[in-house]
Amino acid sequence: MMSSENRSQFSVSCSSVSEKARAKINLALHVTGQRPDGYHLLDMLVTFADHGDRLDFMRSPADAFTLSGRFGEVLAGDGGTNLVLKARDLLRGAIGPLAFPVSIHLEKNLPVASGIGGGSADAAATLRGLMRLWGTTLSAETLAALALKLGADVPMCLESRPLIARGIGEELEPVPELPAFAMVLANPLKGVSTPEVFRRLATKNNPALSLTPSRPQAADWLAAIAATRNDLEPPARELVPEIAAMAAMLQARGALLTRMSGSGATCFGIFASMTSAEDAAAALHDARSDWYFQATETVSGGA
Ligand SMILES: C[C@](O)(CO)[C@H](O)COP(=O)(O)OP(=O)(O)OC[C@H]1O[C@@H](n2ccc(N)nc2=O)[C@H](O)[C@@H]1O
Ligand SMILES: Nc1ncnc2c1ncn2[C@@H]1O[C@H](COP(=O)(O)OP(=O)(O)OP(=O)(O)O)[C@@H](O)[C@H]1O
Repeated sequence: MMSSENRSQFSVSCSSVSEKARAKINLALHVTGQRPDGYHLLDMLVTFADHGDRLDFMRSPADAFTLSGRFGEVLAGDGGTNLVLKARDLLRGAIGPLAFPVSIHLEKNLPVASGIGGGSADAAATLRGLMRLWGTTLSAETLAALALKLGADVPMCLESRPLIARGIGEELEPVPELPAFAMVLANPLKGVSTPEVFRRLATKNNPALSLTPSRPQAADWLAAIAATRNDLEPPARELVPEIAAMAAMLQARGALLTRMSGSGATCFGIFASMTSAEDAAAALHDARSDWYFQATETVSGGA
């Protein structure tokens, strides 16, 4: 039985759907406090990349889950703990018996435990994809609560557009003025534990983000972002010395701004154009073929 508080609405379901799970980029992340349950209060400017994972959902006689992609192998032996399966089960619990068995394929292109929210983006894409496949929509509040249960980054990944996020990531405000950026993502393929980085924070009551999100030009936004921080970068740099090396490599290749995303270790460099970002990513790959470098454009707020 569907509970009335879920207020599901059913429409025509399809036999297969695909969803993109875009990498999440924390352009700024200020830690402004801590809740009694230990979670940290954050003030963030977030955007999303064109690059990401891909999920395919298909009606099937029984539930199934398969993986491919550069980083699929990393998650292959996780014994059913994948966030995609958690998202499937949570959504099925909310909508009831009309949620027929489904085969899900995850093409894992994003490095795991890397600060760009790959697992959260996959969970959000699963919620979006299965709502389409099962032909249902939940009320905005029910869906937001479900997403937050899966992780602090999942509500913003559901939106996958430029946002200011506050609280632990559940208070979302769109930033339609944010332009697209040409970007290179860099990761040394060393996973970072998010709780461990938070534990190492020296100060937890830093000033809130001060941005005026009405600046029309990319250069103005760059200057505004340069005046902000990622407060998780100093503790992450203690854990992963390669972060300093990656930031220096991105700068040497012409990045206008470099910073770490989330709890790391992925760093991003913003470039003047996609051509310069692609050239930089190719040169960086030649220098360190054992690391991950990806040129990508971020989505614009007006898109
Ligand atoms: C750092 C960010 O990536 C910024 O976007 C996110 O806040 C992390 O989001 P996430 O990976 O979805 O995190 P969760 O899976 O919800 O939390 C993992 C762990 O990180 C710590 N954590 C996370 C978020 C937060 N605001 N404060 C915390 O202290 C908690 O120990 C938590 O148990
Ligand atoms: N689909 C998935 N993709 C990636 N990691 C997953 C997935 N499902 C479960 N996980 C687990 O979740 C943990 C965090 O992985 P994820 O790649 O989302 O981290 P992250 O990029 O640091 O996220 P965030 O930026 O939200 O902190 C890993 O330890 C991983 O084993």
